Amino acid sequence: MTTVTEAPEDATEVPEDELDANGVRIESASRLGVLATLRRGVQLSPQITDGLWLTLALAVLAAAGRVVVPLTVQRTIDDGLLADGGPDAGRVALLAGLAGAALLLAAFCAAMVNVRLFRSTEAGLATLRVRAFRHVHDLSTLTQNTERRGALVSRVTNDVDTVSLFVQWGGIMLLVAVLQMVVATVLMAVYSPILTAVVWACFVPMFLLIRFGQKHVNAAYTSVRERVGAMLGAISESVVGAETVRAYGVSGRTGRRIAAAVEDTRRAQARSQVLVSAVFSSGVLVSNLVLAVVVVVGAYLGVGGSMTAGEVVAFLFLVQLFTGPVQMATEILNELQNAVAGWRRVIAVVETPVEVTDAPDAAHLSRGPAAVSLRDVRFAYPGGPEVLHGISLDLPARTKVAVVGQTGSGKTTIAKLVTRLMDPTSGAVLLDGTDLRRVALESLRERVVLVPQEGFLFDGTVLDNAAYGIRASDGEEVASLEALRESVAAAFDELGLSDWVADLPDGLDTRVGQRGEALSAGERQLVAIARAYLAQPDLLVLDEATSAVDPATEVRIARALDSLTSGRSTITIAHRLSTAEASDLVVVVDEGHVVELGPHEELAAAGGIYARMHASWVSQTR
Ligand SMILES: Nc1ncnc2c1ncn2[C@@H]1O[C@H](COP(=O)(O)OP(=O)(O)OP(=O)(O)O)[C@@H](O)[C@H]1O
Repeated sequence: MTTVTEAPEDATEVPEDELDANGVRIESASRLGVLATLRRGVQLSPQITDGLWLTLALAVLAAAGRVVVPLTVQRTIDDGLLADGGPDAGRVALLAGLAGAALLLAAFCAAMVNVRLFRSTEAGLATLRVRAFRHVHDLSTLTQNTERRGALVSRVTNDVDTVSLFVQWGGIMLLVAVLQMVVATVLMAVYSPILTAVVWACFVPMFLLIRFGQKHVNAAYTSVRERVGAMLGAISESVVGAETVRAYGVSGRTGRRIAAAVEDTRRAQARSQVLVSAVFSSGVLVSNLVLAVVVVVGAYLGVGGSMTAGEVVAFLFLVQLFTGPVQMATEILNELQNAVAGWRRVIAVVETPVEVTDAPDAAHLSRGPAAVSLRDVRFAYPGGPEVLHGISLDLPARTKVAVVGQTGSGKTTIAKLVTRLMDPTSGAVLLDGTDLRRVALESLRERVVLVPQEGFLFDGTVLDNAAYGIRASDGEEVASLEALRESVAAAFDELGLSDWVADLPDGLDTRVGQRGEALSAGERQLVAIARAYLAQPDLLVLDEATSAVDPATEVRIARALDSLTSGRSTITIAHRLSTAEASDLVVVVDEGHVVELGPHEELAAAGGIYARMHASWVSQTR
């Protein structure tokens, strides 16, 4: 039996800095300030600012168009209807035409602003979504399962949506609203400083009232979002687990749980709508009160001779132009808060450093037999204890290696390190003598392929799924559909699976359903094996499937695996000792240590852990 070089006794607690170096988690939100968040947000979605100046100019024109109306109304009344020599019909018609044209122009500009904002925002946010998803794919946290995948998906979809609401109209409207209020105030002051002071005196409490109400509305909306999340969670869980629900006859209980979640959501929605109506109505009430006060004070001033009739009417229009944006601005401020929160969550994803990256001097390794070595490899999952305690191994090229050990001993972790889905906390994994961290990822993925226990199948055909294994190498055009079909058919043939394919309802074009659910577990493995075969790797890392399959499929899988592994370096995480028996070298892992290493016969005769495992397996199965 070969003696295993063991690193010094393990330290179960991993130093903090090492953990940081290896186990970066995605923060729940970035800690940037509001302005920095907006700046970074625009940087990540540069299209948002495309043609912004023109959009802004159009928005200003739209606001100006609205301001023209009160001015023309005042002139119409004072110089047209109440003209010294009696009503001047020509002048009234001219001014009315002018007001109409201004309104049309304003409407056109407002529509253009909407279209332009919609286009640039959608383009910008699409860039952000794509970027965030790409980034998520590169994060080894996915491999380490430290982040809930559903939550990540929500960050790149829902959170981006909260941003889009604000960016689409909020930002510019806020500016236009403020502008409209300033211009309205100036014009009102020109007509009557006293009335303007009255309006402002009423406006300040109105603003405070709306702001106060909106805070409650916000809290109500947050609670609605939480309830909706809980409701969707309960529903999707019961749909995914429908079989278990039926099998255990708990559909009544599950139904009651969902009904309660739905009722909770309904109540929260109703509560928020009551609040929204109250805030909205009080806003309308206060602005009507302001109008009434203006009418009374205006009439008094008019009688006193300090304001003309036209000025009083124009003033009333201006008050509406003034109070409208107050309500809008408070709403937009809320959306700004939501958008910043959404942006922070997306930025946190995008800024999570990718740990497994190409080194600047990364090398392309030449193809050929692949030898693997582990040098004092230690590993801890983020925030967890060390699970591999200084493993050193030399696995010669073209050897079939079986890694065996109790559940939780660290076998899969070794497989993830050898395929560089993650990097060791300390120590090194070498491929043909080169540290994996110095190997270009492209070259590594070409040479090393991991076949997980449950090969993931995408919704598509058997052909599509197997063809995932085919890569277009540098400069080479992606193979034509016909060539692709031929290669895939040849692969199934060489793996001895063409009769299986022929028996499928549509042969290679049989649809596998979501996650391959239209196929049996064994059939999914066959497709995964064909996919790995098409990738033609030098080193195969196989996590042996544990699910039981029918004897005919079992034979097919064994035959296909034989063809797949023949002439290749293979590391198999063996859950069946028959695999260990058939391999050249057995590695026994126990609690994160390699405790035995050698050919099956030697270890079986050595009287150690492996011998005991083997004896107990033999007594159960033979
Ligand atoms: N994503 C993870 N986050 C935290 N700890 C993990 C994670 N994955 C595995 N571990 C821990 O690491 C240790 C080794 O796990 P690993 O999956 O490598 O064992 P294994 O030997 O492959 O087990 P099995 O035979 O059941 O697949 C276990 O203690 C496990 O709890």
